[in-house]
Amino acid sequence: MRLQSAISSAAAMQAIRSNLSTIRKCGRHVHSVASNMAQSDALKYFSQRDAKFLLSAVISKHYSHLTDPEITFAGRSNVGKSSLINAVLRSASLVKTSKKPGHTSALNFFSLSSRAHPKSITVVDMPGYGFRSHQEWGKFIMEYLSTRKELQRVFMLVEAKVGELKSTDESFLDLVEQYGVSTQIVLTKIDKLKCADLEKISSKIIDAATEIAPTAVQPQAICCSSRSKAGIDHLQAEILRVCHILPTK
Ligand SMILES: Nc1nc2c(ncn2[C@@H]2O[C@H](COP(=O)(O)OP(=O)(O)OP(=O)(O)O)[C@@H](O)[C@H]2O)c(=O)[nH]1
Ligand SMILES: [Mg+2]
Repeated sequence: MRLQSAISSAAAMQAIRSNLSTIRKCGRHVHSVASNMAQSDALKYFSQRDAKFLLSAVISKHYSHLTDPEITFAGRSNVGKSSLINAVLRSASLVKTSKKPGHTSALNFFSLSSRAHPKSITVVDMPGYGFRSHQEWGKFIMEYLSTRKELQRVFMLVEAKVGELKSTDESFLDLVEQYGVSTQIVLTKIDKLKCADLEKISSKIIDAATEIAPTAVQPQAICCSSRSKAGIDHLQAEILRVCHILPTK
């Protein structure tokens, strides 16, 4: 369905220009490349968005009534999940962030809707793995990953500067492969890194992740910075695609 045009085309063109410049600077293949049209539609959706906190869940009964298409942000503690959700939702503080690892301890559900489209999306912030014990983190999250029918994709965050998968990332990839959950790697905090290094790191991490989870992992990483906002438009377009608000490529 076409989105209604309610924002100026100048703003859309500006977004496309900034996207093209990010691609030129940081290497085309590291991004999930959205067509210019998809990105301008995504910009319209997000510029008219409404984002709300829904609930914190510690058992599945808390979220089972939510039926919109859902995406989830996962990753080690402190990798930047909550900050990235704020950047995607264009919110300064809807999701609580912290310098201290282990800040998010439940599954936090947010609703994303837009005046530009009738469909809403549920966005989930997952507690970080690698801080609390696997057992403490594990049971509830495993139940979520293995049973959540609404889940369209997990965005698995890896801090770009770390440059490799840690053992907790590998365990998480084992889980998504086992449960058949479509998963896309997102390299975070790319403002801390030189662009030339980013291409190498991205290929290395995608290769390692694909080896562990060949059917679950998408072949392209998305590179983002919540601080500089680089790559956020790509991630937004991808979210709309996996939730069937924009056509898939
Ligand atoms: N330089 C830089 N710092 C970032 C970026 N994103 C997040 N941070 C910082 O990283 C720290 C952790 O961010 P959070 O978003 O709370 O991380 P989290 O993954 O949600 O952490 P937990 O909830 O503890 O698992 C905070 O100090 C943020 O300011 C980024 O893009 N660039
Ligand atoms: Mg958090």
